[in-house]
Amino acid sequence: MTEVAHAVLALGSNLGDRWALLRAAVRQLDEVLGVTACSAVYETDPVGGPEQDDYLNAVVLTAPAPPRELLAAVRAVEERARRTRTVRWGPRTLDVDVIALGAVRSDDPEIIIPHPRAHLRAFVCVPWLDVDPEAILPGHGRVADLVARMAGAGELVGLRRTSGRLRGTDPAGEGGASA
Ligand SMILES: Nc1ncnc2c1ncn2[C@@H]1O[C@H](COP(=O)(O)OP(=O)(O)OP(=O)(O)O)[C@@H](O)[C@H]1O
Ligand SMILES: Nc1nc2c(c(=O)[nH]1)N=C(CO)CN2
Repeated sequence: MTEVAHAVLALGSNLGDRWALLRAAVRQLDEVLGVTACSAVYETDPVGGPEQDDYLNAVVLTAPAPPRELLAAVRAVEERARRTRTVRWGPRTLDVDVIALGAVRSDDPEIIIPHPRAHLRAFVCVPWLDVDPEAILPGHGRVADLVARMAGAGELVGLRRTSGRLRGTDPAGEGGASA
């Protein structure tokens, strides 16, 4: 794994105390994998699924790890958020997806890397650019180009960048004081 700089994980929450859930997830991911960067937090209109509340979305970079270890880490964090999954693309306390791992590809259905829908999701690509402006999504090219195309297609209107921060050491914004 030495040639891989980092793993890219996308976080989303639209049920319960979204800020607390995301902050707890970042703390836990930091303990297990080591979080090296956190994007801004975006409030986003739900994409797909049933009618549901707006999400908070963010992207973090962690130290690289084998795909199965990344999957175990994200599942453990989701489990601690007592995630319930009843409806596909339906509301959830916490969703953590593995988006990319450098040029590594995994076709294991339990952990597909790169994430097969990442290139379609402004709520993934926009925060990813915050933490890595030069990011490449294998098979789809520069994330900056994907975001430019999304902007041209009017797909960024459902994203609102907040001033809140995910880590305790960062200044608290509209998300309130950090734990
Ligand atoms: N890159 C990946 N990151 C996270 N889970 C993945 C990945 N690839 C495959 N999976 C598998 O997908 C399964 C379903 O994941 P989940 O319920 O989070 O999907 P979803 O969030 O509803 O939809 P989407 O996959 O479109 O984000 C998980 O059990 C997991 O094993
Ligand atoms: N805005 C937004 N919409 C979604 C999200 C999400 O994280 N944010 N996650 C989904 C399933 O992974 C489905 N739809």
